[in-house]
Amino acid sequence: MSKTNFYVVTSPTNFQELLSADLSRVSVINFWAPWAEPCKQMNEVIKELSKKYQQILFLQVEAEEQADIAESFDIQAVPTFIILRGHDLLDRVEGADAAALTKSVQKHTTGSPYKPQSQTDKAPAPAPTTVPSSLQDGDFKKPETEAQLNERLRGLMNQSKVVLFMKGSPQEPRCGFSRKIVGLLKDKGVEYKHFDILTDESVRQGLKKLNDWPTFPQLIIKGELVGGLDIVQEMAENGELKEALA
Ligand SMILES: N[C@@H](CCC(=O)N[C@@H](CS)C(=O)NCC(=O)O)C(=O)O
Repeated sequence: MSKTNFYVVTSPTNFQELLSADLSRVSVINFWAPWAEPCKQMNEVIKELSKKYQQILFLQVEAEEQADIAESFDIQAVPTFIILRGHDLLDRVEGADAAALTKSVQKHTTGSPYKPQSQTDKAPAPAPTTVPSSLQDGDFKKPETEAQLNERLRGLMNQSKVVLFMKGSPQEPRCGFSRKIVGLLKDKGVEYKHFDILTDESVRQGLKKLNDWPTFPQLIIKGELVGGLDIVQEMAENGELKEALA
């Protein structure tokens, strides 16, 4: 019988041992969470890939249970896939993108020359120094200024009485903190609009600055930030959430 190439990682030591057993081998690390719907589909994709690509090591890492490992790869949401050769980073696929993951696995299995990509040189190729002619005649979209971004953010924060800036959606949260606040708001019967900050990096970074709050979720009531999960949990317990919503 062939040796297995599919493991559930149980600790950082176990992770290191599995990776170090053969440093020339390509590994696909699946950071997932049991409550995340997209992870369920992607776990099936991973199982299929592991059958097809016996030479690749597939490691299942439950992101919240193995927080140290997740942190070492700067995992911001689930699912996220890290592709390594030994300890060298080859690729990173964010979200339930089966096509991108399959393409990456194919790319790193075929006989292409081994080109390790270190954590520091993973930045995309630099943008061309000249603007392509197709973009020179007025259809070149100028980057948003900070003032324009802040105006857009204020618009988003005021789109409804209650707005939740979160990772993923209420139906498919992609971070445990976002999942918990969605549960809390549901329990309390709070109606709200949401914005998935993983879809817009300018909103993600801009809101941190505008609201002087470094993390998500961010709950906005009547256009003002009230806080993240911890604060909202506290407010729900001491009755302040009900007051703020009145
Ligand atoms: N204790 C925080 C936890 C939130 C948190 O740590 N969020 C992190 C991980 S989801 C975050 O948003 N990091 C910044 C980012 O991903 O841009 C709360 O009460 O909301």
